[in-house]
Amino acid sequence: MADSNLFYISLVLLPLILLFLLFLITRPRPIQIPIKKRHIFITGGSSGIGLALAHRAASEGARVSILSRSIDKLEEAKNAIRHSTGIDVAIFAADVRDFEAVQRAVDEAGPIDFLVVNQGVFVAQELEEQKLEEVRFIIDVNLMGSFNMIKAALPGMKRSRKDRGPGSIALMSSQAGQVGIYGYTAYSASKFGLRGLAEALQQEVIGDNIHVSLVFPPDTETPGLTEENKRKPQLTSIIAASSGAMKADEVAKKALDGIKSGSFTIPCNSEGILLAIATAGLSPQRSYLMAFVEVVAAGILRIAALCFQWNWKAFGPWYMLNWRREVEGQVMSHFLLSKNYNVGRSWNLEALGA
Ligand SMILES: NC(=O)C1=CN([C@@H]2O[C@H](COP(=O)(O)OP(=O)(O)OC[C@H]3O[C@@H](n4cnc5c(N)ncnc54)[C@H](OP(=O)(O)O)[C@@H]3O)[C@@H](O)[C@H]2O)C=CC1
Ligand SMILES: CCCCCCCCCCCCCCCC(=O)[C@@H](N)CO
Repeated sequence: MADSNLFYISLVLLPLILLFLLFLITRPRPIQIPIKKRHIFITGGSSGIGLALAHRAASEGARVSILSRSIDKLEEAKNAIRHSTGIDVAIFAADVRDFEAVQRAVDEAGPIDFLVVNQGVFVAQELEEQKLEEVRFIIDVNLMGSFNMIKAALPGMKRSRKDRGPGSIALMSSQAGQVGIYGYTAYSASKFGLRGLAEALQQEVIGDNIHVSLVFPPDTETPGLTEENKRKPQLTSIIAASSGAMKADEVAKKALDGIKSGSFTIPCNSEGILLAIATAGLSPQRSYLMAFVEVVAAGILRIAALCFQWNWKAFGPWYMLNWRREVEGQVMSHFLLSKNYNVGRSWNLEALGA
């Protein structure tokens, strides 16, 4: 009797002790970064997620600047935001790959409180098919472009912190920046790169009261996604679909809320929360409640992650049998394809060379 009482007491007590311990050790502490009347500078703000963010920030009373290449798209975005909010945003035409152009835009825009590095290009293709030129383009825009942007904005952001309170640098990653996905060698590499940049940068700028965030959206309905879908390996689409799709405005809302609360990791949907917990690694965590979930769920999610390897079939025996074998005139490329589209269940062993 006494034994079972002890059991039940410790069942409650142990989690409470863990919770209290995590409350003591999680750093940095929670904050709120006010956005009203403050300056938010959004790259890739003329389309998709960036445009939705610009809309939201404007309607929450921020001063908004957007930067991208095409002046026509910028003008269009400016008009759309004026139409729906009555507010004028500042527009800057520059390619993030051109440091001088970016620096000029930043200087002209004035002190930045929130920098959202959101521009991005994505072309899904197997590495073997993809031209190196395209790989370089993706890395240049998504990763080097982000360095250019941050290098140009950081000195001014640091200088103005004393007068203007906490600041934020947010980077738009992707769930493909938490887990490598078939067809995304270049894209995933560029987005994983942002994570290393963000983790290191957070340590360098926390003393200046600048808070770094990484946003991890799933597939999001944007002009960019429509374009990407025109030539996307079927497998890439199938795997991405396991995390569903969101609207640009839903992602913008999650992103802005996360940025304002100084969250380092910002997931956007429920699969994203699982991914964030499974890949928490050594990233900062302000919330002791989330830290608790991370600690408690780590083992179970590792098992789930290992099961995903089977599903994505990268290493199972199905892979050995099916991978790119000519089967009854079709190229059998993937277990997922055979499962979802019901091809190749009855393959011809002769064709497999058995
Ligand atoms: N849509 C999705 O499924 C997902 C998107 N993401 C990420 O979200 C971000 C935004 O994506 P999304 O809204 O879909 O993209 P869109 O293609 O709809 O918009 C991209 C924006 O970036 C700008 N841009 C592109 N290249 C450059 C450049 N070299 N210099 C400056 N600006 C540039 C574009 O304007 P212009 O062409 O005129 O330069 C445009 O404003 C990207 O980083 C993307 O990787 C993450 C997960 C999912
Ligand atoms: C252990 C728990 C696992 C939880 C489920 C994992 C599901 C992973 C799906 C990843 C989807 C990646 C979409 C990238 C979208 C994107 O960035 C492109 N559209 C280009 O913009």
